[in-house]
Amino acid sequence: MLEQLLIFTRGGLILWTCKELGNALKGSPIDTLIRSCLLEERSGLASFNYDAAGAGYTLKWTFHNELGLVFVAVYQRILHLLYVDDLLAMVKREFAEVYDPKRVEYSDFDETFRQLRKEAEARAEEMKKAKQVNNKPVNDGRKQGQGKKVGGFEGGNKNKSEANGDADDNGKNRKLENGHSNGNHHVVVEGSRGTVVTNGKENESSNTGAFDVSKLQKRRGKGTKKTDTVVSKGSKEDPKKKITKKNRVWDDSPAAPKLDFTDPVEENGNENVEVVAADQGESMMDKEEIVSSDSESEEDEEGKDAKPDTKKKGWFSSMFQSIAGKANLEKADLEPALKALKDRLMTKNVAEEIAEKLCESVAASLVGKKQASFTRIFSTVQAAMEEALVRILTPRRSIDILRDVHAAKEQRKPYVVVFVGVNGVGKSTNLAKVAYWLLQHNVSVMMAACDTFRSGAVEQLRTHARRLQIPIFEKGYEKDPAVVAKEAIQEATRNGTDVVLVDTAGRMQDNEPLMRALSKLIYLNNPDLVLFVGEALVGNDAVDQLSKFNQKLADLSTSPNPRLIDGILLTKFDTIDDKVGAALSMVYISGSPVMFVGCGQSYTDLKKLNVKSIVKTLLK
Ligand SMILES: Nc1nc2c(ncn2[C@@H]2O[C@H](COP(=O)(O)OP(=O)(O)OP(=O)(O)O)[C@@H](O)[C@H]2O)c(=O)[nH]1
Repeated sequence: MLEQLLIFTRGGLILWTCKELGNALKGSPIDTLIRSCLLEERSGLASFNYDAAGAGYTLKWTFHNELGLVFVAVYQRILHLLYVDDLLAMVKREFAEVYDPKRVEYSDFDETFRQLRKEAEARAEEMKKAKQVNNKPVNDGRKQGQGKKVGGFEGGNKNKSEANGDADDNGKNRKLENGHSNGNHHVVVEGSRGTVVTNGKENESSNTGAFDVSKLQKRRGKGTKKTDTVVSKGSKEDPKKKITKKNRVWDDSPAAPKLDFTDPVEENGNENVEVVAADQGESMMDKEEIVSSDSESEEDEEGKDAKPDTKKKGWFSSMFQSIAGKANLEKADLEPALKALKDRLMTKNVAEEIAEKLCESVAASLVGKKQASFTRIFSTVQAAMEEALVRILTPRRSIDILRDVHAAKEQRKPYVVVFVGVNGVGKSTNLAKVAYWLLQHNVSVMMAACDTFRSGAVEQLRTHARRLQIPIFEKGYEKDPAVVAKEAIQEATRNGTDVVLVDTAGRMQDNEPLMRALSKLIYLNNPDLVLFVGEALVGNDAVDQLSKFNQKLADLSTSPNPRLIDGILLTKFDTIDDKVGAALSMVYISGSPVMFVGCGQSYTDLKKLNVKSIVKTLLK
């Protein structure tokens, strides 16, 4: 089975991987391929075997030079998949059609790939069947790839040349129609009567996959030893190519030294590569200049501020250096990914301003940073964003209320919590939930009815108190809430109640008289916790609410050290599906942690925020 197929740019940005196939590759075959093969100018190999971590993978690849794209297929070596080269060529062709340098997401390619894979598998299957059928009557070693069976060779060559055209078009894009693709399919079937032809075809096209680098390597043009037997077979089948090879002139050409990119020591160790390259035949040579000029222009492009030793490297060396940790990330590299993340955060109800600021911050943390390894930029940005979100949402100080309650108790003081927020967000209801939670922890509680403004508020709280069977301190309406709270705390101190929960009137953040009253209540009573109750439903308004509450508490306080909001109780979490952005917006804007989450209308519907799951949801 195919283990994975990846499409990435020369900059190391993985544009697409097959989700269906999953991400569970053993070890790091792609890293190893790049470091041990492509960076080492061994791209001309037919394939690369990866055996670390007990993997047993074979990797095959092809390049789209003009677009700067690399296509790599990974499969279990034991399976001898026949369709991989075919599939890679088709994927390259189809992906080139949809590729846009500004895009980072290609999930729409999933379906195309599924289709291409089916086609390639079907072709391979037919090829296998045809082979079986043809082998029966013929059963003749000569006909199994000795080159006399013209149809077989025509088919094989035709297929190869199309694969070549496809693989090495360098963006000159010899587009094959869909129908043509099917035609090609028949040619392959006809041309694959013998196993050797099939093998030859397979390996030739895999070399074709690494076409351009092979040509570079061929320019080294020295070795002729063959250790890759399958490739040797392929080369034997086409004597014409050998004739052409004899006419090579590039060994002495002035361009040759320029293209000899590897260290002499390494070159000695790379005989196989040279052999494979030399065996590519004339079609390789035809394109040599294109590759040379490509490589030069690439180097020119990249080499403006490159060091001299970098310039000496080949196209693929410089190409993959960026992946292998030599390239610094630039803002422009990050922008598409940041934009995608910003949009994603906003769809989760994160206030736009916060999403924007977060992206700026993530960009600042990444610009100039080296890519540590072969990593998709989107993943790098997402990982940085994930870290930032976890950092933001993780409380910077202890929010262990029970421990603080016990500490206050030891000082013979009640622990006082004031619930504040705009109208109707669920202050009273969630105050009652907190009371219930404290009761569950054997903490004695008293409610203080300090919403002396809205009619019905005292009765509402009384109902909760009665249900929960806890005392309530109330003085009716039109009393100064700050004074009512003070008296409640005095009462709790007298009778040894552990916690006083102070309900306050809902108020709009711009209502200055009510904000002044709240500031007074807080200043006069110096509560242990000022809890902002906010709805999880809010989007951009979350920022306005919280920033103004804090601003007013600071501006309107008579204290030189005004108390601000200490924590957040996020209500109606049960109604928001995955739009959990308010949690982030509120924490970001206030710097205060989410201490409780209300997720229903019963007393038990109070939870702690799970930072990991919120972050996961935000980035999903
Ligand atoms: N679904 C859901 N509804 C909630 C939640 N918390 C509160 N509510 C509902 O929200 C409505 C308003 O709740 P209240 O507790 O009266 O809100 P308040 O903030 O005290 O209201 P004011 O005193 O007018 O400011 C009620 O119908 C509650 O049942 C919650 O977590 N989930």
